[in-house]
Amino acid sequence: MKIKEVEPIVLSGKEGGSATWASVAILVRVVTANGEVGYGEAVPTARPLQVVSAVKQVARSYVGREVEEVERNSWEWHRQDFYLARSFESTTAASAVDIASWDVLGKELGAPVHKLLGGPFRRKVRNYANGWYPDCVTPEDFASKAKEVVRMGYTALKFDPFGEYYDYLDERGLRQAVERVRAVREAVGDDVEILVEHHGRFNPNSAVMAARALEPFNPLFMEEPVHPENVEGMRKYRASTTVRVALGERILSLTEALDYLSQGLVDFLQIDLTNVGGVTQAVKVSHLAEAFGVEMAYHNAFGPVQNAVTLQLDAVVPNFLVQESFYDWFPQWKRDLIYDSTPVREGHSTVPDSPGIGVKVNEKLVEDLRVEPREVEFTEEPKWVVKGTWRGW
Ligand SMILES: O=C(O)C(=O)C[C@H](O)[C@H](O)CO
Ligand SMILES: [Mg+2]
Repeated sequence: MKIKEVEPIVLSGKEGGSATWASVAILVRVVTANGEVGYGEAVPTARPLQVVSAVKQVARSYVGREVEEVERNSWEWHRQDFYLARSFESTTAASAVDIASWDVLGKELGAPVHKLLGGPFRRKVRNYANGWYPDCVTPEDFASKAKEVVRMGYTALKFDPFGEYYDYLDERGLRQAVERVRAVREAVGDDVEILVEHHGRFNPNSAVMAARALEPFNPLFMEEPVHPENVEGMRKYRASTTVRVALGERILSLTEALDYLSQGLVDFLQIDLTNVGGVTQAVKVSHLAEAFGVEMAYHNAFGPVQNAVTLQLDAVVPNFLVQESFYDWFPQWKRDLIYDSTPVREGHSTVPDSPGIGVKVNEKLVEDLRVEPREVEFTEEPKWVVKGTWRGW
């Protein structure tokens, strides 16, 4: 069926999220000539204005094409765009249109995306909690919030213990990170997994110092320890540490994923369906990772459409580790957007069997929450951290 319309829709509710990026969502709606509607989602954090205009540009390649031809349509955009894998805006826009196309495809065939990909390997997906620690600064702050997360049934949680440090960690910064992680480990006990987020912000020497200081607390993995473009730095980190590494949320293509996999730089791959090329490319990367013995732990920090389609991938890949979830820390309007149909229970999500990405989008709420995209205001605390954590004590 031909694609008639591709529309970016920026949403924001009165209630903010646990981070600036979490207070906005960028949906993409695809409508076909016979009126079928599918939804995708793009990355809201960086340059929302440019992302919205990139969706409008991508639309010019997709409108008029057969929505079912997801691979061909993805290839056609790659042929036209010339800079695709070097442009975050272009890849997140193309990713969102691809996700919406798979949503339409599933609805047309009356099947959830996981069935289109070979059927479920699992129907329940283990989640780790993120977004649970706004305004946490002291070790006590982190410990008390971590206990709440465990009481909710989660058996794994991620947090960034590095406060306001960037590039370089001094002794104070290292000590504060150690005290925060120690407090969380003591609060949750040895059976709950701790995942250490670095947000890709340290030079290799500081990242190595952090690995050696935090390894005694047995983190499941160290996420993005060095700047993501610093492949040499990752080599140095791997040669100097014995911790497990997770990265990938900022990988924009299959070939970029191969760079990390072929050099043995990653243990758990965290690609994000909203910027790696949607379902079409994420499936390829996941299969490539399987060949390298690397497990998937998809990045999933934005909205309910991303969360839904990511669960469809979680359901099918054999090499799956654990799924990031902000779901219980979304602003309520994000859960309402999909009729709260993918709740986390005892730290697990049940994979939906409804057609397409498995959830129905509340179209009235979409219209109620629609806003004009605007530039991101820069403050001392960067937009990519959980609010109120960019400081020490
Ligand atoms: O969820 C994660 O792993 C993050 O790193 C959250 C980031 O701040 C977010 O993706 C920024 O867009
Ligand atoms: Mg991250």
